[in-house]
Amino acid sequence: MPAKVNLQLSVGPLRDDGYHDLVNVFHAVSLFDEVTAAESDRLSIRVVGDPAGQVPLDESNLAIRAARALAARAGRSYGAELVIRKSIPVAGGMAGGSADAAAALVACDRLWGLGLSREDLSDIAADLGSDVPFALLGGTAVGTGRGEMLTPLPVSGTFHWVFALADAGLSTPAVYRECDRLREAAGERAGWPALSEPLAHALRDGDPKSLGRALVNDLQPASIMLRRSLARTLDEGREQGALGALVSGSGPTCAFLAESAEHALDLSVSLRRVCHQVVSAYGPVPGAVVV
Ligand SMILES: C[C@@](CO)(OP(=O)(O)O)[C@H](O)COP(=O)(O)OP(=O)(O)OC[C@H]1O[C@@H](n2ccc(N)nc2=O)[C@H](O)[C@@H]1O
Ligand SMILES: Nc1ncnc2c1ncn2[C@@H]1O[C@H](COP(=O)(O)OP(=O)(O)O)[C@@H](O)[C@H]1O
Repeated sequence: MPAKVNLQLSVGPLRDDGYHDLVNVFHAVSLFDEVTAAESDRLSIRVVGDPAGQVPLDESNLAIRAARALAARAGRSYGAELVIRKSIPVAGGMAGGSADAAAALVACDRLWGLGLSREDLSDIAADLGSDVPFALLGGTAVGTGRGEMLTPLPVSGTFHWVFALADAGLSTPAVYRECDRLREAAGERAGWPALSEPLAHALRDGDPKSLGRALVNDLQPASIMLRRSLARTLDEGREQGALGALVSGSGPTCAFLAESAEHALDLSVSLRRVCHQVVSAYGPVPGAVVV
C-alpha cells in the first residue's frame, strides 16, 4: 500500500474536537508497505523490515485496530495472522501506519469473505485516522474536514519525487500543537483554507514546474522548529535545482519534486550528503489493492 506526500496542506482553525479543518491535497507515491492476512483462530501481528522496532506490536498497531474494527462491523470475532513488510518510514509524515490500516481492511475483507463496499470500508477507515480513507483511495485527492472527506483530482502524467528521510520520527499531534503555538505567538488567526487553483491547474496539466511553485505546507514552520536540521535539507534540494521542496505532512521526511527520473537520480546523490537516507518514487499510484 502506498505512502503519501501532501502537495497542499492548509491548516484552518482548531476545532472543539481537537482536530483542525484542512484542505489536504494527498498524492500517493510508489513507496509501498505490504500486508498479508492468513487464516488463523486469533488476531496476531508481525512486522518485517523495521530494524529499530519503532512499529508497535500491541493493540495500538493500526493494522490490528483496522482488523478489529472490520470484525466489529461484521459482528463477529474473526482471526487473522497479519504480517507487515515495512518500507514506508515510521512517523515520517508519509502515512505508513494509515497505509497498513487500509491494507489490513482490504486484506481481511477478502480473507473473511465480507465483500464490504469501498464506501463502508472508507467509513471504518475514517474512524481509524484522518489519513486512512485516502490510503484506501490512492491517486491524488483533496481531503477536507479533518482530511477524511475526499474528492479525487484530475492529474495528467507522472511526477518524479525524491524523499529525504530522517533517522527519527516526529509526532503528528506535537507538530499540530507547535503550529498553533507559533500562530498564537505571531498573533495570527487561521483563516478558512481553500484549494489552491494554481496547484489544481498544474496537476491537471501535468506541469511539474508550476506544481513545484504551488506546493505548500502550513505545518512546515512547526516541523522545522521541532527539527532544525530540516531547513538545511530543504536548502540543499533547492540548491540542486529541485522544482519544489517541502516537508511531507507533519514531517520529518522532506519531499523534492524533480523534472524527470534522471533529475531525481541526480538530486538523490546530492541529498545523500545531508540526510540519513534517500529514496525516489513517482506518483500518482493507486491506493490499497489485494494482489
Ligand atoms: C499531518 C497529516 C497530513 O496528512 O498526516 P502525517 O503527515 O502525520 O502523516 C494528517 O493531517 C494527520 O493524519 P493522521 O496521522 O491520520 O492523524 P489522526 O490519527 O487522525 O490524528 C492525530 C492527531 O493529529 C492532530 N490532527 C490530525 C488531523 C487534523 N485534521 N487535525 C489535527 O489536529 C490531532 O491532534 C490528532 O489527535
Ligand atoms: N502499522 C504501523 N506502522 C507504523 N506506525 C504505526 C503503525 N501502527 C501504529 N503506529 C504508530 O503510529 C505513529 C505514526 O506512524 P506513521 O503512520 O508511520 O507516521 P505519520 O503519521 O507521521 O505518517 C508511529 O509512531 C507508531 O507509534
